[in-house]
Parts: sequence; C-alpha cells; structure tokens
Amino acid sequence: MSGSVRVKICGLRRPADVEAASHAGAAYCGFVFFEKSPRHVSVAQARELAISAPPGLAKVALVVNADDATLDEILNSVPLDMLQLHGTETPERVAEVRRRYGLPVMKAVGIATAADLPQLDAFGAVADQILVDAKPPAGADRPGGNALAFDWSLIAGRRWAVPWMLAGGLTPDNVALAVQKTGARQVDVSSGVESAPGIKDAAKIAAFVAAVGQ
Ligand SMILES: O=C(O)c1ccccc1NCC(=O)[C@H](O)[C@H](O)COP(=O)(O)O
Repeated sequence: MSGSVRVKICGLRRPADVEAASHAGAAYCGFVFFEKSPRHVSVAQARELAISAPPGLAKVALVVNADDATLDEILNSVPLDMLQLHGTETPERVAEVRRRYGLPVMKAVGIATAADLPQLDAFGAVADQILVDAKPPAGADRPGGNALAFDWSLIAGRRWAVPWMLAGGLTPDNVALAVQKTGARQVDVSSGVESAPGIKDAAKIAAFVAAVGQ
C-alpha cells in the first residue's frame, strides 16, 4: 500500500497494466484519449480495461479539449469514476462538464513559473480536484506525459480549496522527495513507470508505489 499518499498510474493500455496498478496498491488508473499519444486507447479498449479494474481502483478518462459528442461516446461505453481535462479547457467548460455528466472532474494545470500559479486558484474554485503538472516544453506534441518535472518549490506549502495531485516527471527514484518537498497527498505518474513510451512496466509501477509509501 502507499501509506496515506494516493497514487494514480496514468496511460494504461493493457489489462496487465490495470492488474499491475491494482496489485501495487494504486488508488486510480488513467486512460488517455488523445490520438497523438503513444498511450492513446480507443473507446473499446478503454471499456475492456475499465471492466477489468477491481473495486477500489478508480477509473479516470483523460481527454484534451473534448467536445460533448466525444465525451458522450466515451461515457456511454466506459464505466468511469472521474474525468481528467488536460487541455486548454476554461473554468466555464470545467463547470459545464461537471454539470452535464455528474462525474467528478479533475483539471490539469501546467506549471513552469510562478506566473502559472493563479490558474490553480481559478480551477480550484470549479473543479473537484486539480492536477498540478509540468507545463509541456515548447513544441511538445502533447500537453502532458512528457516526463518533465517542474520546480516543486513553487508550490511548497500551498493549498487549494479542493484535493490536488502532483504530476510531471515523477519516478520511483524522485517521488519520495517530491512528496516531502510539496506535501502532496496524491501523485500521478506515466512516463516514470514505463520501459518505453506507452509500455508500462509492472516492476516500475510496484517500485513507484513502494517508494511513495516510504
Ligand atoms: O500521457 C500522455 O501521452 C498524455 C497525452 C495528452 C495529455 C496528457 C497526457 N498525459 C498526462 C499524464 O499522464 C500525467 O497526468 C502527467 O502529465 C504526468 O506525466 P509524466 O510526466 O509522463 O509522468
């Protein structure tokens, strides 16, 4: 188990990944609906993965600027516990998605400098959770999952109105320090538990969750 710090393993693509996340003691698993990502899953794949998830492992759909038709298609097929909005969605859109689907919504906010921090307050006022992630590097072809950490001292000691998760470049080797420096009670990882982009590694997942619990 991960002590009192909850872990989300994002970008799962195979039933064995779901099993590995659950076995390690993760609290959440994430499915990426973004075609340019090496972690992209179809609605049919996500349905199979979600159905295989045991009770206690919350299933999160990660979408990027998804319209209602896309969300309808996902939610009509895939049993989910949370939506993660990882694009340039506005606070108004976050509120609209919460109202329309009745599921908790986590909004990802990219951080690079102190100038990005007010976004956390803005989304903390409308979302159920916020994901405090690294801002993607210039020219990146995806808005997250870039194995990039931000300066954790920017958020040390800060708190928001809703629960939050730390993400961005976390690995089994640095996650304990990240938790210590930021006070995070939830962490999210994708690249740091892979053997290659899009290929989750069960041993790294287990090592990550164990490192969080130390
Ligand atoms: O993982 C992707 O490919 C991805 C694509 C589009 C939007 C978000 C994406 N990933 C987000 C995450 O998996 C994490 O929530 C977060 O960004 C941390 O990723 P990493 O630095 O790889 O651990």
